[in-house]
Amino acid sequence: MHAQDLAVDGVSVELAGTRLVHEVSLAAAAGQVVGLIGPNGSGKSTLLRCVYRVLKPAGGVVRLAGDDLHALTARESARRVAALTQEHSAEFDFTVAEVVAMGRLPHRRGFGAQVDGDERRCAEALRKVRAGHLAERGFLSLSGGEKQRVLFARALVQEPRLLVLDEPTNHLDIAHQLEVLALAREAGPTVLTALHDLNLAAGHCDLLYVLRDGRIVASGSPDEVLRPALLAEVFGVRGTPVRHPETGALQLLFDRLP
Ligand SMILES: Nc1ncnc2c1ncn2[C@@H]1O[C@H](COP(=O)(O)OP(=O)(O)OP(=O)(O)O)[C@@H](O)[C@H]1O
Repeated sequence: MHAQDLAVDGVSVELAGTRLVHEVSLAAAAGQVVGLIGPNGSGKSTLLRCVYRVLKPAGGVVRLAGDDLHALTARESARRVAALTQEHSAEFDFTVAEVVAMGRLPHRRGFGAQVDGDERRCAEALRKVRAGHLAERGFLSLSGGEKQRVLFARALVQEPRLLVLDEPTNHLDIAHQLEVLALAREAGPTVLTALHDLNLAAGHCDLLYVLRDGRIVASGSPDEVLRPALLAEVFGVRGTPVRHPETGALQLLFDRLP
């Protein structure tokens, strides 16, 4: 078993005087892919925004390899944590190649000095997300799914220790949905990802945490967590677990509750 790498310890998050996340604790070992699931409005994005430092915890601490993430400088944290989020700033008037190259900035020494191999890393990441052909396009001219893939490439070239993904499959067609989490795992960082698609969560996560009303209500392996009783209680659906006929992997069939 790996040592614990990410430790969210009793974290509460408040916005405009309202507590949205209540004393959440979760842990991920180095290189594990950990999924955060829960219905709309359960606090997934709010918790992730706290982990990638857009929000400060009102209580508790987020540690990565023992260090309090909120005590690091912005540069130190950008060297260790990359995030793919739903909040793309609208003013990305850059080419795709330039947007990906931004992921290397935290690793540069001094003004503008490129680290050896930066260009190669960026080209390789674009190829991995099958966006090599888009390198010279303006970022703003891309489709939703193309943007998402380019921003994922930028997160990969950051070579973070922790990769935080908020609905990384948003906008992606089925092939790219299946690919993005596999690429995240292959890249090797510890991954914390919010997911709506419970079959993707079942297929790609080592460990799942279930949020409801800002609190963790269940955690464990996908097989332990994705049981009919929990699916009915937390998600309000009838979920029938079946096995993939070839791989034996867990798949869920969904119906409305009777
Ligand atoms: N700035 C804010 N002020 C007050 N409440 C907020 C604010 N931002 C989010 N919320 C509320 O906090 C709750 C949690 O929102 P959050 O976006 O974290 O949920 P989520 O689990 O990511 O949801 P979804 O699955 O719909 O993306 C929601 O009820 C939301 O309306």
